[in-house]
Amino acid sequence: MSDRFSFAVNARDGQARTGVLQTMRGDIRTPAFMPVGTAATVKAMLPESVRETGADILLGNTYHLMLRPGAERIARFGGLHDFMNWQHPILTDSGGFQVMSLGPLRKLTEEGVTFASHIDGSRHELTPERSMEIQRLLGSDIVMAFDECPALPATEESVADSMRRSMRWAQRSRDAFGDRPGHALFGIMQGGVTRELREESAQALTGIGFDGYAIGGLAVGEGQEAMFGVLDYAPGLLPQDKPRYLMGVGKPDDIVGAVQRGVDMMDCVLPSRSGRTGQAWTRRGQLNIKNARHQDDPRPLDEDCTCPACRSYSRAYLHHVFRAGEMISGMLLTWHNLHYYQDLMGGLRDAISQGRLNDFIADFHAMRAGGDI
Ligand SMILES: CNc1nc2cc3c(=O)[nH]c(N)nc3c(CCN)c2[nH]1
Ligand SMILES: [Zn+2]
Repeated sequence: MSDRFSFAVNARDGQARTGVLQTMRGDIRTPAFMPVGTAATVKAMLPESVRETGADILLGNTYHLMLRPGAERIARFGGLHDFMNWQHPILTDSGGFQVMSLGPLRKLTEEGVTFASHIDGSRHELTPERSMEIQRLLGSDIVMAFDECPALPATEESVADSMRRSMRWAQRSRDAFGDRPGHALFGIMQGGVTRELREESAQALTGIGFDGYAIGGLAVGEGQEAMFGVLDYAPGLLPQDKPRYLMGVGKPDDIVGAVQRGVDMMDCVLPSRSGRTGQAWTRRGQLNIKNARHQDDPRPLDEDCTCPACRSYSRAYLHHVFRAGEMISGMLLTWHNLHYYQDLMGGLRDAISQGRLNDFIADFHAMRAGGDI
C-alpha cells in the first residue's frame, strides 16, 4: 500500500522487466495481466474468485458504466471499488475505443465524440474533460487519457491525423485530470504500424508527462507479426522508469512476446469471453470442451493446473454442463482461464527475476508443440 503512485523495476532480462506498481489500494506485480470487468463485474466470477486467481488489478470501462448505471450513481455508492466489492486497484479505460467499436450514430470532432447508447439509443458526448470527470467519479486508481484508436484498414495519413488529435486530447486529459495524489494518469501512444508516427506520439506524450504510458492502436486486426514489429521498438521510445501498458492483448503467446519486448501490463477479454464459449487455454495449447472427444475423458483440463475446475472436475463433466447450457460451465472455464493467465504471468515474473526468460519461453512453445491436449 502507498499513499502515492510509484513504479519500481526490480529485475531485467533482455528488454523484459519485472517490478512493482504501488498504488493506494495495493501493489501490482508486473508483468501484470488485468482481467476485464466491463460492467462492474468480471463476468461469471465473484470478485473474491478473481482475487484468488492471482489478479492484483482489474479493468473497468468508462463507456459502459457511463451508460449504465451512470458514473454519478456509482459515485453516490462510494465509487466503483465499493459498488462492485473489489478493494484492490482498478484501471479504467477512457471510452474512446469503446465508442468507436460499439456506439452507433457516432460523430467525431475536435471536441470529442457524440454517440447513441447501444443500450437505449440515448445521445451522449465524450470529451477528454468528461472522460476525466467520469473516471474521477468512478474512483479508479489508474485513469486512461481520452484517445481515438483508428479502425483498420486506414491510410497512413488518416492514422497520422488521428494520432495528432489523440495527442491534443492527451494534453486536455492531463489538464483536466489535475493533481490527484495517489491516482495515476496514463497517456496512450498511437501511430498505427508507422515508426515515425509512433516516435512522434511518444515524443508528444513524454513532453506532456504521465505516470505511465499505454501502447494503443494495436490488437485491432493487424496480426501478431505486425504487432510484434511495432513492439520491437515502441516500448523503448517510452520512459524506462514508467510502466508500459499494451492495450487489449491477448492470447498467451501474444502476452509472452509482448513481455519479452518490454511490456509491463496487459488486459484482454479473451480468457473470460472465450471461457464462456467453452474455450480452455492450457499449458499445452487450447481446446474447446464442447468437442465430443471430451465426453468420456476423466482427465482435468490441465493436469498441472490447481484451479477449482482442474482440482475437482473432469473434462467429461465440463463437456456435459456446457452441452446442457448450465451456468456452472461458464463459471468453471472462466475461472480456469483466468487462473492459467495469472499462472503464466507469475511464471514470466519469476523467469525474468532469475534471468532465465529465454528458457521459459522455449519451454512455453515446446509444451504447445506437443499436439495432444
Ligand atoms: C482488443 N484489442 C484492443 N486494442 C485496443 C486499443 C485501444 C486503444 O488504442 N485505446 C484505448 N483507450 N483502448 C484500447 C483498447 C481497449 C482495451 N481494453 C483496445 N483493445
Ligand atoms: Zn485449471
